Amino acid sequence: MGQVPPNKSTTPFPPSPSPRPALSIPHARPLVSMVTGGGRAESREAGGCGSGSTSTSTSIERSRSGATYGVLSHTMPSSSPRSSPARRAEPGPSPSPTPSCTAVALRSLLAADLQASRRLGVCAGERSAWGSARPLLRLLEVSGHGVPWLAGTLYGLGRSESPAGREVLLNLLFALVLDIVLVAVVKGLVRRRRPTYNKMDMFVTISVDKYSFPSGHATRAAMVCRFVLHHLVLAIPLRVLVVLWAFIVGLSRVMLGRHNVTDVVFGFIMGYMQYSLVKYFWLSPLSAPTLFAIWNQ
Ligand SMILES: CC(C)=CCC/C(C)=C/CC/C(C)=C/COP(=O)(O)O
Repeated sequence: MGQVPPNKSTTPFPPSPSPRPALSIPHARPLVSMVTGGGRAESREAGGCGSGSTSTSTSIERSRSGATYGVLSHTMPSSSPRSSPARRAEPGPSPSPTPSCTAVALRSLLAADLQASRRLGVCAGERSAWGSARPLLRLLEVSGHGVPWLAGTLYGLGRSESPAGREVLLNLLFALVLDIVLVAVVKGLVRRRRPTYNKMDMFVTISVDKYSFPSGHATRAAMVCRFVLHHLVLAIPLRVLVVLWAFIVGLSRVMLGRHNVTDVVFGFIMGYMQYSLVKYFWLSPLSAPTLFAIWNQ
């Protein structure tokens, strides 16, 4: 029944396997809590997020394949065997500390995230509900990938004959490299696993790409979108297309089962802010004369 691979991460994201079901319901499937490091997500407090006479548990239910897809909540009266003196006297692990309201809210958000992501992952496999659209979404995946963007920018730089064009392309190159570095750093720190139903058949990945938070496609799409809108003079329909492209690239990450919704939402925010960084450190013949001198040789 639903064994989940062990979780080594110390981050709040990946749920860990519970050594025993959180609830003892006959015929119930195993329940795995959102608490980092395993155990129950349980709140026992007077006022605040819990209540004095009851204990509230929030648990994520896992399917046989190990994928998290549901949330169960239950309320137990204080007279339940678990809180009886005899039970308390038993030797065993010390009770987990009372989680704060923020922790409970975060857990609920993550549970909703997992559930929504699973529902939206309609192209996660060939045999998924919208499996026939998978090739199209994989094309979108390539359109937001780092390799074509880096290759295209380098090619443009090599061909560009106008100083203004070169300046914009050099900054785009800087933006793309900055994006890869920042995403790798955050992925390496957070180490959130990709959804269990994701097929690792992605176009060119680097080591940290086994992690999913944030979506590198979403950061790149948002950053490039802002960059293009600021530096290219485009007719309104084209500007709308650029924004749509960025949005669809992000959505397609969830539909392909590559990411959870929060990976993409955070990716969009991070990409948006990355462009602000690029604008702040804009490379120009004035701010980086040596770089431009080398390039112009
Ligand atoms: C020069 C150099 C280090 C190029 C690396 C380009 C590269 C392989 C970027 C990674 C792109 C990628 C697979 C990002 C993952 O996107 P997610 O949306 O799945 O996070």
